[in-house]
Amino acid sequence: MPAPLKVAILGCGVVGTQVARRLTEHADELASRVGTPLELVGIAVRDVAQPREGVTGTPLADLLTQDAESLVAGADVVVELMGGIEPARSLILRAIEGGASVVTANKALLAQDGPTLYAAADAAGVDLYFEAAVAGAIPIVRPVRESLAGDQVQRVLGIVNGTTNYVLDRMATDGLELEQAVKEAQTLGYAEADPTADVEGHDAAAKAAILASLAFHTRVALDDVACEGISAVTADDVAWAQRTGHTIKLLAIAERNAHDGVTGIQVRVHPALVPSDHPLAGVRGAFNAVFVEAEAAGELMFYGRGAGGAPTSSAVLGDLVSVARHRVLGGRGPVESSYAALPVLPALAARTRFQVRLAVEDRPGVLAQVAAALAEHGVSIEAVRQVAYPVPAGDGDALALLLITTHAAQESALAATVTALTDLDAVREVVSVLRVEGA
Ligand SMILES: NC(=O)C1=CN([C@@H]2O[C@H](COP(=O)(O)OP(=O)(O)OC[C@H]3O[C@@H](n4cnc5c(N)ncnc54)[C@H](OP(=O)(O)O)[C@@H]3O)[C@@H](O)[C@H]2O)C=CC1
Ligand SMILES: N[C@@H](CC=O)C(=O)O
Repeated sequence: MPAPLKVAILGCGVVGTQVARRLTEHADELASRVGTPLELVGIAVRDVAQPREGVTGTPLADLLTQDAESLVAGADVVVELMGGIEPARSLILRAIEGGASVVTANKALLAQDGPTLYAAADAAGVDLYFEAAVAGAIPIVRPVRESLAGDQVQRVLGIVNGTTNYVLDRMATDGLELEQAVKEAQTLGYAEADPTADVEGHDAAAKAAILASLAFHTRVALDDVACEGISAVTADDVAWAQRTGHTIKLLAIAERNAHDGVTGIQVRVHPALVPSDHPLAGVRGAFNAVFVEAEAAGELMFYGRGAGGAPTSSAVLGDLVSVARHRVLGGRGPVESSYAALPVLPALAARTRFQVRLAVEDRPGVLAQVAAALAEHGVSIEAVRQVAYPVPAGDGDALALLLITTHAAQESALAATVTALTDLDAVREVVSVLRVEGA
């Protein structure tokens, strides 16, 4: 049997603890799958004295170190689970330059500086695996990166952030306020170190950039992703979604499109109304689901736990076994060294259906004015519903709520329409504008 492989883990938080625990508990099985033992040589943390559930008082505590650099220097495989950009980036590069294979769950780093890391791994002839960086336990990176490498992906659409899905679900089913639901998600280990990354859509945008780069063989950076989180989603929006047969979900969408005669890709993250009978509406709690549409394969759906220490450790350990096998048997995983030159199209060119809620004066002619404002910008109405609206105190005018669903319209046209509607005297308030997907 070949010599044991020295494994260094950087980070002993929600995910790192689970990986370290499973690596030691299942050492014999993993050794037989790899063809040699995986020897955990150290776990880097900021503070070795901090009490850690599942670590303190166990043999794992003896492996904790604050000297990440020395740990990386002696390792065959480095598993980066500290998160953030630095020192994760420098430590990964040092590991690669020293000939170690790397497994990481760090989507923020990959979305910001993936090509530098891919190029370094390619030059050093080592593996860089990152299944856990997108959608937790769900195998999605490998299918897109390898299984679909011979197909033409047209669209990737899904829920890729467990925290926001948990929060929206708790708001819809239990009437929780956003802040309270975010706190629960933090306690459950779903949220990022700074949960703003989840709530504002940045975590989903990073995952969308990674998936789009792999699916379309095109360099998509974080800044290429049009991103809107859920911080503006109100309890009222959630209740109205339910009344109209929808569920609000934070979606990540990457699609091949044509705009002004140019074929390229569009990548966006935003909350959207999904019909309640659509499979995505049934994705509850911190679960994720991703649909991939490819020319030959047709529609594929991937579903599972998208966040949390144990589910994520499954993806990390799967990668660890793969890169370890390569070190034992020879060979390497896929490299991301060459990209097609598909342009990333402007987000404002994307076409979506919208649901607009307007508080308007309840008198003849108002609907015609509203319809004219939409028509002026080329936005066509699919359906309108009018319901009574509570009259604000001290205001004698009767108000109505117009619920307008549009046919697919360009984002830029809708933005111009909203400005025009705001300027109409009869419109008291544009209460909300939400995209509609999956109908
Ligand atoms: N939580 C989840 O559900 C998922 C997380 N991920 C990703 O996995 C990674 C880890 O996430 P998670 O486990 O939740 O994060 P945590 O915040 O729970 O843990 C981070 C760990 O990294 C250590 N660390 C941070 N900075 C340093 C540093 N400069 N030097 C040494 N150690 C450091 C921390 O040390 P100390 O304990 O001493 O503070 C801590 O042990 C992130 O990239 C995250 O995006 C991916 C999928 C799901
Ligand atoms: N914070 C992330 C963790 C997994 O990637 C999420 O909630 O999805």
